[in-house]
Amino acid sequence: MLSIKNLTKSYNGRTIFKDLSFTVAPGEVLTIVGPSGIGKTTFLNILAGLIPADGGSIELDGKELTIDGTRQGSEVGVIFQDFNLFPQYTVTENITLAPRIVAKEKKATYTKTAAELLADLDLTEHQNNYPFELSGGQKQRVAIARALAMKPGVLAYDEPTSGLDEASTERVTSIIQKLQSRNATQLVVTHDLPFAQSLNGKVLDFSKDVER
Ligand SMILES: Nc1ncnc2c1ncn2[C@@H]1O[C@H](COP(=O)(O)OP(=O)(O)OP(=O)(O)O)[C@@H](O)[C@H]1O
Repeated sequence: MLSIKNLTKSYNGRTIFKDLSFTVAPGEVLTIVGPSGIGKTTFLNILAGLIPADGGSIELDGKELTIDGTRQGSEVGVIFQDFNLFPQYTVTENITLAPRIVAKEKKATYTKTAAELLADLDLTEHQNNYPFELSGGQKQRVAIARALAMKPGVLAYDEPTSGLDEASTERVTSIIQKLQSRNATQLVVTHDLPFAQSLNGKVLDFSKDVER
């Protein structure tokens, strides 16, 4: 269970959100919507541990995660809009880098996990390709596989359908639904209302449900 309590953030004295509180249970997908500039990415960056919040707390499965913007752990897996893949590494290397270097897994372990993720996300035939050789939808799936390789407690997607065609969007929807059926805890930030509706989960509208 992800539990956000009274999270507050301002930039230069301007409050972006105040007392933001909600929970996301395993197997649940929370969709976060709202117009550009409302604070969705700011929230994701705080959740990812990349920037500090001013107050409040983030708890995952009863464990408090730091909100000072210096978190090193792999509790939260974020799939960024531009994917942030390492251009100099192949698909397999992108997926195995953090398990190898950060989690210090044994070769047999990370190799097996990567093979399973590649098969699961239909990427096996691209395992030796570099990011520049992939389509947007394929890069998106590599970013999801790379996040999943660290076995995060929460997966958060920033605008996962931006730049994707209809078929790739449907594919992202079915991946999110597959992970949902395996009890993942997922958050999806999106502008894409038909996509948000297709996810069929709770919706948090930053323009209505959030104090500032
Ligand atoms: N580092 C920063 N310093 C000052 N203001 C910032 C900073 N980062 C973001 N902002 C402001 O905070 C507000 C929220 O930005 P944020 O990027 O979180 O919005 P968003 O809802 O994700 O928008 P979009 O959908 O366009 O990505 C915006 O007004 C933005 O200009």
